[in-house]
Amino acid sequence: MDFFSYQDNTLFAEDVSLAQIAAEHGTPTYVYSRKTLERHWYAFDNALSAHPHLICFAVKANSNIGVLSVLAKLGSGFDIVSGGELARVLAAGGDPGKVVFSGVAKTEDEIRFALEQEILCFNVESFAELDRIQKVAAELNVQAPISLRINPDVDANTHPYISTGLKANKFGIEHEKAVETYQYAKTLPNLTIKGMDCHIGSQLTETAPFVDALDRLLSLVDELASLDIHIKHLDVGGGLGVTYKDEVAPHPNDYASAIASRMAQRPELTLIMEPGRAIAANAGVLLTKVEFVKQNAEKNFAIIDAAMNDLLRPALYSAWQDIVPVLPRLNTPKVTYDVVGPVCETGDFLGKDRDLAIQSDDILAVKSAGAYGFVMSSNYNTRTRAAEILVDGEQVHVVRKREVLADLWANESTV
Ligand SMILES: Cc1ncc(COP(=O)(O)O)c(C=O)c1O
Ligand SMILES: N[C@@H](CCCC[NH3+])C(=O)O
Repeated sequence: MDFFSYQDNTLFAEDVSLAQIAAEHGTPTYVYSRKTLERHWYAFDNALSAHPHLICFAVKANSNIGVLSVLAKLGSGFDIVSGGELARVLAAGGDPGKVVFSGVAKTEDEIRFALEQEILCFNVESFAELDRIQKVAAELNVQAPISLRINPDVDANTHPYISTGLKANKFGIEHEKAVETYQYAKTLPNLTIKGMDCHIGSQLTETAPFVDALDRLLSLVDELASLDIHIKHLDVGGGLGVTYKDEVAPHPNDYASAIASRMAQRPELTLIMEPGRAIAANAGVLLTKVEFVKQNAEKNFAIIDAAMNDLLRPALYSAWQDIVPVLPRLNTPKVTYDVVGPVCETGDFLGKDRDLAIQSDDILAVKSAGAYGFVMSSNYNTRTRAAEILVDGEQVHVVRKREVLADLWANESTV
């Protein structure tokens, strides 16, 4: 069941009309569905129920505290990449004991903060980072739980900007250097080796690359065991793709089952997953108003009040996201539009060549915007960032107010 669906020719989020949300709260506004977030999280959790596991939502995909609090209440863990994300998880009521900390360059301050909060594990990406964590842990006189992020060198077949598991990418520790890095970690007195992890890329639409990466990791786990280094959890990262247009991504059930079946003979190895997009993308839309329609000799433009600063994915990756009217005009002929924002860049489009029956003041919904949407927004062109709303049945929660213009320069000064 889709919780964003038309009822009486009006697009709804759960039991609330998006036309009503636009009228009461203005645009541009992100709208999330609590039921969708929960259903997607449970799809992963249920599929792994036969195996010890932890689902760590990738906070980078959507770090709104309201969204994180929904997942925290389900018992979710979290994958973070900064001290800021850890602070958000704590503010949302998340359990730091279920937090894994990824990222290629954690600062000393971030490591200290995470150690003080007693997070589950640091996913370490280099020799130098092992030394840095050792130094901070020694200063605090604690043991730091660590896992090494192994770069398995598998091709994830995704957009080159979001492929992370190849030798050419900056991420992780080379597969060939994994054993010596673990041996080195074992010599550091304030580190406790807990796990092994990988993350091979994002928006993957096949299961095979995940399984290939897992197989490479499992053979490493066995090799390490023979050297008396015992891995307690295996973290396969995130990356499961979603349907934006016509991609056919595996259902989380099928994907998680494929991974879990490889682990069936290893009940001692806890499985961790870090899905972001698969949980959040189709749990959100971006509501926007048509300001003007404009025509030149070559094109029709629908100029909307959302722009690349609100949703960067089309400009950055040429990503395609569906754009639909909230109140479809049934008797108006469709025209082919480029759907563009008010920002002064030719790359400022949210959709190209879209067939729409629209007029000024109509409200549109850009779909699949719950992941890598608001989190990648900016104040470019001194635009205030969108409001964020979470719908829960008939309830509407404003989980982030629209920014106030004067706040944008509150920390600046004249000279
Ligand atoms: C280390 C790590 N874990 C998890 C994720 C989440 O990925 P996705 O949103 O594709 O599931 C990412 C982003 O690609 C990541 O870099
Ligand atoms: N921001 C990207 C995904 C990057 C994933 C983070 N490692 C997107 O919108 O698709």
